[in-house]
Amino acid sequence: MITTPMGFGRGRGAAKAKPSGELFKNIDTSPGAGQSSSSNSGGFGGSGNLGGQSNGGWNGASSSGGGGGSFGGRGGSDSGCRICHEEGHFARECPQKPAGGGGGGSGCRVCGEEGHFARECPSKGEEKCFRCQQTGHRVADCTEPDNRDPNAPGPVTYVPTEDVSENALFDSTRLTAGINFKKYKNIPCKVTGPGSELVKAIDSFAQLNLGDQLQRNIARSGYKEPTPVQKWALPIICAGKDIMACAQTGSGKTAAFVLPMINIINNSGPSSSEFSSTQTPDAMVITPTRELAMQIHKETSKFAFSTMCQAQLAYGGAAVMHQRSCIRRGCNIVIGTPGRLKQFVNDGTIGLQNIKFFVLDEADRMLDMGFQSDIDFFARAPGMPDKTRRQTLLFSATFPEEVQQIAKTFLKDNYQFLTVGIVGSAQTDVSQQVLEVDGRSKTSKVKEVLDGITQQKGTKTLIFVKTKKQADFLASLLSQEDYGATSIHGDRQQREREMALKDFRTGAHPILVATSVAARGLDIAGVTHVINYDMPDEIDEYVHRIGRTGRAGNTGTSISFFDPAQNSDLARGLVKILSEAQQDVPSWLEDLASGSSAAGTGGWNSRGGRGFGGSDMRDNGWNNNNSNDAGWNMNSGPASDELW
Ligand SMILES: Nc1ncnc2c1ncn2[C@@H]1O[C@H](COP(=O)(O)OP(=O)(O)OP(=O)(O)O)[C@@H](O)[C@H]1O
Repeated sequence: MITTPMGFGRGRGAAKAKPSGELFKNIDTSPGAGQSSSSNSGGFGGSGNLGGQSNGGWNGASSSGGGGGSFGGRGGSDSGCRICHEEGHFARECPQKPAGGGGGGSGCRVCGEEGHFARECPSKGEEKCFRCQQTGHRVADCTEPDNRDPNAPGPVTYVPTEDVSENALFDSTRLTAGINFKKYKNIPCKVTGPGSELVKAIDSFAQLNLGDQLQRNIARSGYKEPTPVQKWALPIICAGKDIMACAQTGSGKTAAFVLPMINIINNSGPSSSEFSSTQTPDAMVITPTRELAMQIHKETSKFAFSTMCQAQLAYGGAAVMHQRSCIRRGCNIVIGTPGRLKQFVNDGTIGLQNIKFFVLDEADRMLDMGFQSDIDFFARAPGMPDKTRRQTLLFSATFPEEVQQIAKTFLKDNYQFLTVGIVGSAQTDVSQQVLEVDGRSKTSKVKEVLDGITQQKGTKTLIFVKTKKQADFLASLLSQEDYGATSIHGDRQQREREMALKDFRTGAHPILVATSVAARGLDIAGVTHVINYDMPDEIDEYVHRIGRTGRAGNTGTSISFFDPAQNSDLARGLVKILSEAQQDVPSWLEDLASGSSAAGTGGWNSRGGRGFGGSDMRDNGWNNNNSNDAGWNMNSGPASDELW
């Protein structure tokens, strides 16, 4: 069994960097001590093992501490129900449970979810028997045989404690523009597509007539002037056009699509009414990960603060009922991951008939093989306006041509292709180092590198590994050696994922070991270093990973362990990315790149056109009449008030 760092961190309430390793050393990791296990990540009753091992789902429902502890805490070898001491069920299902709940769990007695009492439950009056799921009786009176699979995962009951208060939204610990922010002005931009010659960039947010409250919220967010992607994308979207926008990581793409949506929704009057069982939002934003959905939700709620526009969330791993009741309170912009969004469309919680904006953040990821069928689902879902009757907005730092081909089918023919800098290139504010490290030396090397990093004060390091197991393993190992580490990956419960991220954000754990789940979009203040312990399979993924540092004009460092035996396919792509960002290219890597066959090049031949992300595939020559070259020609005149 691999002991996850979350087990000790949460169970003891530890929140210190180095000392957490101390705690880890002292904790009793024997079965029954209540730590979580990497293989024990199912939902309620997921492991079916009640014998004192932590079951995350159970803890999730019964202890605000999460992780380990609470189940084991009720008595080591006692594997039965806490109330009647019989095996085979949990306390909350116990036939002997006194009426009125109080079983000790923090979940509601009616629906089992956290975050409210039974008297406030939206499902009150529809109480279902836990065994047969019929209303009108309780499990104690059920006459049906108990055919439930004891190993089946139970319902997700976790209700995240997202703080969207005014103070939290305009949090002073947020990421602020860094010393190189002003340099953004020099980044060349280009718009292509029919009518693009008419697009005029804005110089200030005020030029957009965004309305007083939205303007105030922008100012309170510390945005003094728009970034290049905002300068060009905002007028394009406000003019009603579809867009495919490619700009470097950390360059402000979120506000580029969120601000015009809020403005247009506020101006036209939101379509969805409060307290309706089916909400018909004006906008749907789809992201590849839950944490990114939450982040965009927070950003949207911040900009929409005190306006008519309300944003709601829909992502997996958190209680359905909770999200549904939030959505029913009013939802103009729904932000989420494909699975839960689909569920809400299918069960009628969300109707798509009023969608004006269909947004894919990390669009190249959303349109690759993994998610494409989900996106197809939404585009063809009953009621969804076809592409000529909605605006489709696609944003990413990378846009391979093959993805553009697919994207085209979702966009109007006259969509605008916006590129900021070289398409698909890395952020130049990240100093990139590539070290030749073979597989066996990685562990000692990472400690050596971390020793150097942690000598500096206030660092935060994100370490990427290939597998979920490895993430747990490395985080545990580092914790044991007094590096304050935690982990995030797809096998962790949502509560644990969010806690790991929170601990990393606050610096309680200054090292986060992650799979690629954390590669895209996450905007965490103060990430100084990214380590690629394992290289990603794709060069585009490398660009996104290292982009977790060096954001909004701040500087950062990436250190990549390149194992020639494993990663030679990436050599040419990496050399290109390093060169484009004016970074030193190690001679051994250059040799490897020039020697590697043209066929097996992850990211070289697979990317057509100019630059790795490809150019606008409608315009590989970069010189047709439908292009607005203002950005490439730095002497071109300033933007006028005229948006179109
Ligand atoms: N005009 C601005 N002025 C100051 N800060 C800004 C501005 N626009 C965005 N930011 C800040 O820059 C950071 C990065 O923005 P954002 O997360 O939108 O980047 P992104 O381009 O979407 O990155 P990624 O490609 O990694 O998803 C955020 O902290 C955001 O608040």
